[in-house]
Amino acid sequence: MNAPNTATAYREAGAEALAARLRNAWVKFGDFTAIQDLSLDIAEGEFWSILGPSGCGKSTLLRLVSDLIPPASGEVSVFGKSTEEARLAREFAFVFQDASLLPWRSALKNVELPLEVGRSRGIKLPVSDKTPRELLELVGLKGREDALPHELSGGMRQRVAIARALVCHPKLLLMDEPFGALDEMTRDHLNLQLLKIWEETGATILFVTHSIPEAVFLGQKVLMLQAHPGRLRKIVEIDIPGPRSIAQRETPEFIRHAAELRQILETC
Ligand SMILES: Nc1ncnc2c1ncn2[C@@H]1O[C@H](COP(=O)(O)OP(=O)(O)OP(=O)(O)O)[C@@H](O)[C@H]1O
Repeated sequence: MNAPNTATAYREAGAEALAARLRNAWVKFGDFTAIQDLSLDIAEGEFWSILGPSGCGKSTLLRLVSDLIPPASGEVSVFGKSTEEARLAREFAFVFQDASLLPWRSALKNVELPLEVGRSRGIKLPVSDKTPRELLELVGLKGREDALPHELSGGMRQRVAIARALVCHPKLLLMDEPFGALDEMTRDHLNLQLLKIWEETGATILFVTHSIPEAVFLGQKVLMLQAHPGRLRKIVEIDIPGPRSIAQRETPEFIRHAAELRQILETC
């Protein structure tokens, strides 16, 4: 059987494999406990929002999964591999709040950068079945390939960063408040585009946000962490059918979910 290639297909196939698995994971910085005894099963193709008060360990969790920091104890695996093996195999990619583009390279040249770096180091990388140009089109930037970062808006720069993250065909996309600095209209637009990208690529997405509406709108599940020390508060399943539209934010289900999350956050 061919591998399923959309998020829907992954769900239909029952996806036994886990994109990320944590078992009793702890993260410590010296004596300080940033994450306490966290166990999670994140299935392939799922979209998880991550929500919680400042300092509860949201970014630390992404850094743990992406092999930037080791667990003090417990286990973390990504697609059944160690986080280091998954990193070397380019199983995941990161998108941060700041697009971090190279200012002297065009949008297209920024998207091509990971491929160039791989080639120059003689590393055989997984490659998206879309060309860098097609990825820019996927994020709505057709016609802006030659623009330099300073000629693009903040939202456009973030879209270039997303296209760059997709160029090595990551199976897992780790997004740390990627739209946090954008105005509400741009954020809505990028939320819709991200859901389309998720459907088209079949990637698993872990998406950190401070916004309750964004968490509900995007996530199939919302991982709620609480602080001091950072630990699991609750996993909330969002039973709003897809494909999602901005209009669904007015529906009773959406409002009910948002109210539930707000109530939990107030006691985190
Ligand atoms: N390298 C580090 N050294 C020491 N403490 C750290 C380090 N990185 C994070 N921390 C601490 O770990 C805790 C969790 O940090 P983290 O950045 O994961 O929180 P967060 O939930 O992402 O916060 P925010 O919502 O404000 O971005 C914080 O108290 C932070 O100060």
